[in-house]
Amino acid sequence: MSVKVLKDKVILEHAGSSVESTLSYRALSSICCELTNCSSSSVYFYGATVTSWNYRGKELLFLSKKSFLDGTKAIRGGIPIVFPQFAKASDPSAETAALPQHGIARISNFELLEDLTDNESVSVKLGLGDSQISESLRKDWPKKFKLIYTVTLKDGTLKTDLTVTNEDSTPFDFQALLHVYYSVPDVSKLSVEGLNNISYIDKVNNYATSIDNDQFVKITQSTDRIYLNVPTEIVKIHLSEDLKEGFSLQRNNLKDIVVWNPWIDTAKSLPDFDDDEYKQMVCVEPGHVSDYVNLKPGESWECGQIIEYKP
Ligand SMILES: O=P(O)(O)OC[C@H]1O[C@H](O)[C@H](O)[C@@H](O)[C@@H]1O
Repeated sequence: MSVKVLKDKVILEHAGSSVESTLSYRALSSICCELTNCSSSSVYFYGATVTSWNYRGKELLFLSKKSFLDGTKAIRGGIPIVFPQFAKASDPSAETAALPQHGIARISNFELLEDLTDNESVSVKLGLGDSQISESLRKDWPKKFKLIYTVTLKDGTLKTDLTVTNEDSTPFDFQALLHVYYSVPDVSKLSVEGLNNISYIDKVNNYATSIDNDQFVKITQSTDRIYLNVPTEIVKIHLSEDLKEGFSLQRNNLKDIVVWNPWIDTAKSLPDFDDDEYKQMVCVEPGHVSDYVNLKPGESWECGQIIEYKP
């Protein structure tokens, strides 16, 4: 178990030997994990974005080959953090209305606070406060806040936890979401289980509210849905039609779930996404986005997710 601190990221290693190179980290990590049966994960300081979760040589998170990784644009893939606004605020009078799409966290540099490793897991804690964000973002959302983000890697499990603290003298409103991009061998074989009979806002159908009773959500076209107040304890993402390989998602205090795949036309319009990559990914994003959390001065709010991989 180890935590390696590089210039732009931290690398978590769950058993096995360590990986030194930054440039070809994903390729080297994959070989290394295959040889040693280990898991590894890397977390950029930029956005505290987890960009890789490698399980015994298999990469489980999608990262676009066209993603910017130089801090000039949010990372396209992995797990960007959305805070304090999901998408653009629809209400122009919202406190977060001036912020760019998906807010501040994914485009700000976090700092490493500590690494915590025990016999079973390896973990890092990163922090972001208002004094660390750019002048213009501070102008757009002039609140004093602290985010603490903890990424924990165990064998077959990735856990990410976010704590938001209001360090201001007045209450503020926010939304939060963990924008997970799963790597998928073939999106046409994918299904998401646990979202049937739950109302969703269909962003590709004029934000109409819909409901499906199919046991599995299949991705066959541009998909952008906000499932509201999802009661399901464990949401499953099946990677194959025999339902053997996949992920189980458990949420803490994140009531909504967004399911997104840009499909071909949107993929073509995104400068940091390759035209065909929509076939290799799906986003299943637990969040609190259908309304705002109102946080009083001095108070903290916690949320998180545990993703378990079943080979
Ligand atoms: O392109 P981005 O700003 O990273 O957003 C990517 C996507 O994020 C979420 O899944 C939203 O529901 C989508 O509407 C959005 O297109």
